[in-house]
Amino acid sequence: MNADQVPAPSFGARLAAEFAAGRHLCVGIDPHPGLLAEWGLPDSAEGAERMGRDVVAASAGVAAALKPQISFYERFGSAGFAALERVLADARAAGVLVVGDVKRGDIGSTFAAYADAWLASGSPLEVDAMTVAPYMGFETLSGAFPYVREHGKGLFVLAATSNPEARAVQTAVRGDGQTLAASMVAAANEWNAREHAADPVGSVGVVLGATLALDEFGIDTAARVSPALPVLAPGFGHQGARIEDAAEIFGGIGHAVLANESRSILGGGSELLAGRIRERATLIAEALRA
Ligand SMILES: O=c1ccn([C@@H]2O[C@H](COP(=O)(O)O)[C@@H](O)[C@H]2O)c(=O)[nH]1
Repeated sequence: MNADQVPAPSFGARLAAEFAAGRHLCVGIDPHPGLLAEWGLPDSAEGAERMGRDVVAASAGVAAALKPQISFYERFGSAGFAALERVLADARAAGVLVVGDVKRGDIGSTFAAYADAWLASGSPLEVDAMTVAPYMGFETLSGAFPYVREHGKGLFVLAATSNPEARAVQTAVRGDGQTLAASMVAAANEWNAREHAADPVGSVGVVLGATLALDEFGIDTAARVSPALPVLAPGFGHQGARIEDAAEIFGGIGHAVLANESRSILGGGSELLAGRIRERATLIAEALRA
């Protein structure tokens, strides 16, 4: 960066602005074949693009973020990626934060290439934040850290995921007595405190399923940290957690929650989309305000 260039606001600062405006909803873009059929769209890259672009248009100014699930575009190969690129371009133009649900993880040098693909400025697949799988070691994620530190990007590290199969792995206890899930929360908090101490909200967050009893994963929701830990919370709606219960589920860390719903918003056809987004956005805002 040249001396006269203004540094990009951090991802955490951009999230904090969304929260301050009362926006906590993250709308999932998951073009399942069944949902495409309900919308009268073909199960093709074109259908997935139409759904994605309609979700962007209906979410701007209402939702805090969008979360495209990459697998539903990847299944169409290069046509799917081209479709996704146009969805992402719409989101950038609309100014909505995008969390790419890509769940990438690998040895450090390979992971760095994933970070280039999803976080580099001007990349066709550029998003604001990506989900990452840290189970090859938290430090394997370091190829993404320059994007987070200097270019306003964010990460959501899988810690305690919403699927029932996760429990056996993520509640496993390490030599230092921490569960694997809690160790990812601690690593994210340490990174934020070390690198972005002045921000109200960190740029490295965690994925915590809304379907879980978080204390059973060794996660203390009463612990106040600075910067606040951003939490991407899937599991509301179709998976059973109620968005109205968000404050109870997340306790003291609820003020930095991005509550995701995908199928429960997208189901029933495109006519219901805008109303469902507004309804869920209001419910989560009220739940967390209370
Ligand atoms: O722990 C996790 C991590 C990611 N997901 C993803 O979120 C959405 C949830 O979709 P719903 O239709 O609201 O159930 C989906 O893309 C998952 O892959 C998750 O569910 N749990």
